[in-house]
Amino acid sequence: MRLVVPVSGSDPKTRLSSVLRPDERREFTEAMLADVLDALETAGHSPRVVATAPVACDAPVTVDDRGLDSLVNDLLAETDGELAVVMADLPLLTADAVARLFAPDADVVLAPGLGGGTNAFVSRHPDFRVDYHGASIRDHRRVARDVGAAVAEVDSRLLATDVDEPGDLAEVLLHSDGAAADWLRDAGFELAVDEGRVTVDRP
Ligand SMILES: Nc1nc2c(ncn2[C@@H]2O[C@H](COP(=O)(O)OP(=O)(O)OP(=O)(O)O)[C@@H](O)[C@H]2O)c(=O)[nH]1
Ligand SMILES: C[C@H](OP(=O)(O)O)C(=O)O
Repeated sequence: MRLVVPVSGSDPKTRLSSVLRPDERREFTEAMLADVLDALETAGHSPRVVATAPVACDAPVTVDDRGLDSLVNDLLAETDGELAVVMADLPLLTADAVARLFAPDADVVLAPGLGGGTNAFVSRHPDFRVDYHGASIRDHRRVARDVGAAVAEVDSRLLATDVDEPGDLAEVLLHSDGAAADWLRDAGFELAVDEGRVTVDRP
């Protein structure tokens, strides 16, 4: 089984530009990556990182500037057997959530992300392919159906919570004590709870 974690190391998390400088976005990306790798390795897996530019982490890294769809579809085409792809921006991920991704006996297992993305998948079908971005979970359900794959989905908040927008940072401080949460606290971020609204402040 091949398990790959793709990372945009070049100019990551541009949707966080309003709250993080470019160097901070790279550091935060590496902190989230550390949390993802920790969960995968604790679950007994040996992930490989494929990054568009060098990133610091405790796993083997291949630098490859292919776009996400090209990279993952090439991996699918060349993998004989099971391929899993887990995104690098899932700081709430735990070993138990990882186990749930691999548990279903299906040709394709999809982990939907908040906002309609696809935060992780496992493919055991030779013809499954990806089409990321733009509510990709809908595309991946369709592709799996069109190739006749038996599909399962994992309903997991810990797998579904990817950090894209500034509003997502509150989830990290609310629910994690990992590297990404530590990085945010060290950078001066704190939760701001105002009646029903929970946001983050950086005084
Ligand atoms: N290897 C590789 N990984 C990518 C690429 N684009 C995105 N990723 C990774 O795929 C995951 C989901 O992508 P996004 O949420 O769009 O991440 P991003 O591109 O850093 O964020 P934005 O700049 O805000 O779109 C993240 O873990 C990214 O690091 C790519 O072209 N190549
Ligand atoms: C890669 C992409 O991430 P998003 O832009 O949805 O966070 C997706 O999951 O399709």
